[in-house]
Amino acid sequence: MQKLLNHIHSPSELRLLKQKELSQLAKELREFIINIVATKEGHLGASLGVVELTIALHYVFNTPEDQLIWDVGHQAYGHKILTGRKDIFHTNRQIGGLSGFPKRDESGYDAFGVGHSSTSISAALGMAIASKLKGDVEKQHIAIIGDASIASGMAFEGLNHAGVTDANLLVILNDNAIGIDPSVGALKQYLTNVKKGTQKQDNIFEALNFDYSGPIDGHDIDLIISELERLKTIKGPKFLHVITTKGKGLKQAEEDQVKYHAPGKFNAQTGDLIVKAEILQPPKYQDVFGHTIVELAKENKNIVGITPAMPTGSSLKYMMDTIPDRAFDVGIAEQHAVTLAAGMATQGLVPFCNIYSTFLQRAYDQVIHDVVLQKLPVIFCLDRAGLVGEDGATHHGIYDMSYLRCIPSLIIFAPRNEMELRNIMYTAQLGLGQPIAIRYPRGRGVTIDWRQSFSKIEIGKGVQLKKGSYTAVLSIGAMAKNAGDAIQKCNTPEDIAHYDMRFVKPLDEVLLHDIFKTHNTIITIEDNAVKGGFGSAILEFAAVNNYKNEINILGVPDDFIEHGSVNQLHQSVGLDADSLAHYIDKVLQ
Ligand SMILES: Cc1ncc(C[n+]2csc(CCOP(=O)(O)OP(=O)(O)O)c2C)c(N)n1
Ligand SMILES: CC(=O)[C@@H](O)[C@H](O)COP(=O)(O)O
Ligand SMILES: [Mg+2]
Repeated sequence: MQKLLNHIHSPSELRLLKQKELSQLAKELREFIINIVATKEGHLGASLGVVELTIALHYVFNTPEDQLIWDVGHQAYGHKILTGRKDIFHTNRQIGGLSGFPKRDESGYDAFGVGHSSTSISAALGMAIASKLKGDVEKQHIAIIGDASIASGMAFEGLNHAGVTDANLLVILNDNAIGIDPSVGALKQYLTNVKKGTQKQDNIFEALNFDYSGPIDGHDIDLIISELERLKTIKGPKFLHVITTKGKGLKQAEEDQVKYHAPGKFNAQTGDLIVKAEILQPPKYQDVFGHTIVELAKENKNIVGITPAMPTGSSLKYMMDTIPDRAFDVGIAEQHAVTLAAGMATQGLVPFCNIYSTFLQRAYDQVIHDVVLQKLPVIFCLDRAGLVGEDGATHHGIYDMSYLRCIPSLIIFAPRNEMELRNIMYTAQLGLGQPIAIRYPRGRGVTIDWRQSFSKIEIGKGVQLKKGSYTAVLSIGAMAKNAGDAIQKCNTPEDIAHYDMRFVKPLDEVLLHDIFKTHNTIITIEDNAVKGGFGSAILEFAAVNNYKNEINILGVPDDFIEHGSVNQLHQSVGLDADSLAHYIDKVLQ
């Protein structure tokens, strides 16, 4: 029974509780999170780990006037539940429901929109400086950041600036010694030494002019409250180091923190994962990448693999397990990952730099300045391209074709299936003399028997998948499946040709001339933003070559797309097979 939680609809109601009741509230809040995430899915371990911290923060500070900025925001479920969203929390990450991350237009308690990591210190500092300029001396500004996120360059930039201000800023480091995968790097070692009491050098945060306290037990609610009360009275930049256990309160989540970061469905009573019946399915693109790089790296000793903090998600973990000296998890450091790859390429190594499409946005300048401008043959593998589903607007990989296409001499390829991914990886490591970006989606491909022998792909060559006389459908990447299914559903499939253009850059101009000369209408299909992507490339080709064919561009509309399952989102933007068939039929009328 949720006897306390049931009566809390806002932090002001929470503040009416006696302090001795808060441990009971923590127990209820944990149960509530577990019960909902067990069936609705989402991020689990991080929120379970900060239950006491969340309650203490809202108990001590005057939220929403005082501003809490949760870094990444995947740990903010307790915050959402305590700030008026308990009754709709079951809609978390579902289409039309709550976002999985704090969002300014969802609640006044969400001081800053998040999703990508390491922004909290800069945002909180910005707010603190603004308060000072406005003469608001009472307002508190609190960034809560994890041990993996604070190791990112952007967090250091924020600390570096904050340390020379007198801004009223509190940075709380929630140190659970893990990100999604185990935290890495020298800072992690430093934090471990601080915890063990074996740290010999100066305190890094004190050296940066922060008033440092801790480490304290982040599950001791009374201790956190008394420390926050004390810090509230101190002006200037402060740093509180809190030690927590990711997954706290659910045995399996504490024991297998990687799996229970976002475990999918599980039994809320036992904590056991709900394992789906084994059926033969096509593999995930991620696993095709992970197994293929191992296969190639065994033959080609120059191959190295790089991931910024996503070894499990990207499946680079397979290479880290089998060839550890050539596979690098560099932490949440996308900019570093790209320039590290560039440096390795100057020395003749063959770097596969695997970054989620959405997170490569962080390293745009490094792609241009450090890699492409110098023609360094880095092989970018852009995972999670397209609409990713329940993570929503912050995580969709729908801009890469637009933001990469304008960079001179960068090859851009999108595989339509597993073999195409394998073959382009094989082709790239043979040596292209220039960089390439390979973009593929989250989740399963289309081919069960995918481990076929390698063959070389000719750069800049598209393929015809189906003949047709009137309309040519040009798809790119995994959208070939939706496009092909759509054509089969159309009233007159025989009128429709289907081409997989494969390369967004360089375009197969020979094939395009043929297509434009032999078809009246052209329809392009992509799971990138409709502005500036593959379809735009085709429009440019037509304009430059003075073709007057009717051209219809289908892609993700010029709007931010929220969360939902990938299928639901494809339906909502007209990229599922039924909507595409309906569209093509109308064009053919
Ligand atoms: C720029 C960026 N890169 C990668 C990610 C993916 N990501 C989300 S949470 C996370 C780990 C965060 O670890 P930590 O900060 O320690 O928080 P914890 O999950 O342990 O609470 C990562 C790598 C991201 N959200 N943003
Ligand atoms: C919060 C965050 O950024 C990650 O946990 C992200 O949700 C991972 O996405 P995948 O599940 O696609 O690996
Ligand atoms: Mg952590």
